Amino acid sequence: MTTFHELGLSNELMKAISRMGFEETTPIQAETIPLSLQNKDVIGQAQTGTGKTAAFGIPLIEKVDTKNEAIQGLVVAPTRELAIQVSEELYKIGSVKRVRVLPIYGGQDIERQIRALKKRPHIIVGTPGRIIDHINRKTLRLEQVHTVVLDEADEMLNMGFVEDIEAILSYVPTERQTLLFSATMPEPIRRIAERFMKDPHLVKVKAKEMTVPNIEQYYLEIQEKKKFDILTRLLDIQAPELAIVFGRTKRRVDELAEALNLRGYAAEGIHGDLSQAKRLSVLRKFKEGAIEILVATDVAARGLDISGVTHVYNFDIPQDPESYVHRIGRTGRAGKTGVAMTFVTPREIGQLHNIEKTTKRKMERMKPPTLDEALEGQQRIAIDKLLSIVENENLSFYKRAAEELLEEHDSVSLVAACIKMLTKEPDTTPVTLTEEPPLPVKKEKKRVNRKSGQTKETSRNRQPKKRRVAR
Ligand SMILES: Nc1ncnc2c1ncn2[C@@H]1O[C@H](COP(=O)(O)OP(=O)(O)OP(=O)(O)O)[C@@H](O)[C@H]1O
Ligand SMILES: [Mg+2]
Repeated sequence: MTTFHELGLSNELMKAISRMGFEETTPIQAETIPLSLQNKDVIGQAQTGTGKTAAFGIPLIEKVDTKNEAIQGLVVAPTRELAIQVSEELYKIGSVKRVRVLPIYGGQDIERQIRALKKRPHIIVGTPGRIIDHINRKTLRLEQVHTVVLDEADEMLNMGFVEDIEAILSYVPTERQTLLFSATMPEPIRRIAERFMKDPHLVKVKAKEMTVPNIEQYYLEIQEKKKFDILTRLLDIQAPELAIVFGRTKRRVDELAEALNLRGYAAEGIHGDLSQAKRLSVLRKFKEGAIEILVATDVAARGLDISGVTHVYNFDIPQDPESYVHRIGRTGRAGKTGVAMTFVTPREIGQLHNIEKTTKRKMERMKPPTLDEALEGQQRIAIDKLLSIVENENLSFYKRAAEELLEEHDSVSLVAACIKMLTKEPDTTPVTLTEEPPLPVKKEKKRVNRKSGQTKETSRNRQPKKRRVAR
């Protein structure tokens, strides 16, 4: 194990890192931070939730010269939520050194961003479209950028951002350092690396499996029509603290969220068609625990770091192995444990094997729980609640009433009534879900060049593409 101290970081960085509660480096940090500090180009691949953000963030912040008021670091991320999250982590790392970090992303008032850009940030974290908009408006000057990070580089490639990234990089000095990070690095990424990087060091954290070992992985073979009832039974039995349910399309996400609410679960959906304000508010409510189930398209699969996500349910099997890795990686982060359940219809079994082949990890088969098992699960939760009240709360006010009740009724009936009251009996309110045919397996996509001067980054004014439209 390496300590941060051994990396020879400045006191300001050491202080910030210790405030963040980090004691030892994670393996990807131990390997890539020294290389980055020597200005080497790095391709970093390590499992989900293993600290890749700080792996590029620490050297990036270390290399910022706060006396220079120009933008020195540029981080590009595929989604708005991720841009915000990464900028928050960089802000923390740079808090003692007083490094100014600014997120810029589509869906936020551009005038406000322009005003913020005038306050001389040292580091910009943005989504490709919005970065280009600002370059075109001449509100973003990148001539002094010495470090560019492409977080989730392979996803940006899938989303067809290659040309955008190429355009952005053409505004950054060529003698820059380029860092590329993701949990998955499919083959085409090498072509990008050749195009954009100088002798990159490939750092792959040695791991037998592509997924972290602390996520228990199960699959359930079920027919499409039965999926929803099985999902609610699993929720009743497993009682996740926070859960993410991934669906195939936006419509599916909307319908699932509504159906879960009908059955009494606190769920909300998130996908690319919602306004930016709505997306952020749903995510905030989820982080605060005001909603316990986030229903999402793959837009929430990458990079999001929400502590307390104990379960991930793939209501629809992911389109490809990479998506599986990222989706289930929303749990089991920073050494915590997690559970991932994947629903597979009989004709999708081949896809399941394909995922297992890529991740080099077998999922355990689980039998769909019965209604009785769901009821037992709910009962167990009720009993746990009851016992926790018995053990932890002051009941003196209620004891008198209890004694009086016991004079007239037998104790078993009384306790049974309490358990019944606390048990959320399985709800079979009918719900309707539209069948969603599987999406085609994704391939690298070429984007048509963005016309200069285009101002909005939304899926609507991009080239229509099946996968983008579906998210
Ligand atoms: N050295 C460390 N010690 C303890 N916690 C850490 C350390 N480094 C990072 N973390 C925490 O681990 C969590 C996961 O980190 P991060 O989001 O960077 O993972 P990631 O590797 O980028 O995952 P993904 O592939 O899903 O994007 C974060 O909450 C982060 O603050
Ligand atoms: Mg990440």
